[in-house]
Amino acid sequence: MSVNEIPLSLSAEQLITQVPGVVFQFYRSHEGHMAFPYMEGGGGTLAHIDKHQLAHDANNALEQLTGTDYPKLMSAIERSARWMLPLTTRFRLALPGRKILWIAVSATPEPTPTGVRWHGLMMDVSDQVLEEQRLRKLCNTDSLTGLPNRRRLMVQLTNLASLSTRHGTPLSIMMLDIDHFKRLNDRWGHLQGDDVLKQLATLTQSLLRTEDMIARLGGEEFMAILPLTPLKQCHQLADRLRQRIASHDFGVGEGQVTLSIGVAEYRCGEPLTTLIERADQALYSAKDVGRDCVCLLP
Ligand SMILES: Nc1nc2c(ncn2[C@@H]2O[C@H](COP(=O)(O)OP(=O)(O)OP(=O)(O)O)[C@@H](O)[C@H]2O)c(=O)[nH]1
Repeated sequence: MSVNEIPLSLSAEQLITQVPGVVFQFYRSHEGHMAFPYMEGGGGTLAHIDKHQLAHDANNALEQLTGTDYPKLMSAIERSARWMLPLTTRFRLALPGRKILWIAVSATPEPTPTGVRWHGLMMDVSDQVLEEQRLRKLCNTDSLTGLPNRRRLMVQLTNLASLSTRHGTPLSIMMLDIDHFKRLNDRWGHLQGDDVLKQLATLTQSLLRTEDMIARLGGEEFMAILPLTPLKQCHQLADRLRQRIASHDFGVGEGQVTLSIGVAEYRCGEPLTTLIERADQALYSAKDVGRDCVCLLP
């Protein structure tokens, strides 16, 4: 028997109930009234949904969407309706029992005399979204310390620098480097060195504000970004941090782990490389004058 001759065992209606997604028709009138005249499939996904209600009125149900999902979905619908472009977006659907599903929507618009009608499919993509989130976190995190890495830090610094330029608010950074870390590794071993890095990450993070960010740039070098903080305040904070580290016992004896820190303040509109270069130079000065201290350049 050729493939063409294999008989269809299901009608289209039966087939839709087996599809791993919800096949729907969505309608929005020119006045903004919304409804799902047709909704089928998706296995158990629709079990708790009142299809009858949605067939008449979907406005209320859509307004219940989580967080910013409602305005995001509405603007996707608006864009699709205005330009007759395919509607593709994602939103979160809260199920009874606090479980949240990520739903991906893909639909084609069609103008009608009274509004726009879409024909489309909604799929549960929760597993994919969780995997994307896991990979994104992996890309942005230093695996040893769990701190943000250089890539994540640069994104944050770019955003904060543009806010600082726009609003004229202060922004400072600290470049931190452990002193004689090679000596520590040589004496106590690499594993103990790793443990010092991890403890240092936890301790410094606990000493900063939640809106600050500290990242591991690599090796024994870290950088902190302090929004809304002028240089003088950043210098004081850096010195408090330095003292706290110097008096902490990391398991290798008190005073055995010290930090040299260079601080710099963002100058409105300057390239970030220039800001980082200034903090780096300040860090070199701190190393030059004997380590375990904080320096800034004039
Ligand atoms: N344990 C451990 N050591 C690391 C890691 N990354 C880099 N290092 C070590 O850090 C040391 C850095 O040495 P140097 O660059 O000479 O700096 P230092 O000994 O701290 O000297 P100063 O910075 O001048 O005070 C090297 O021995 C690296 O092997 C890491 O992830 N774990």
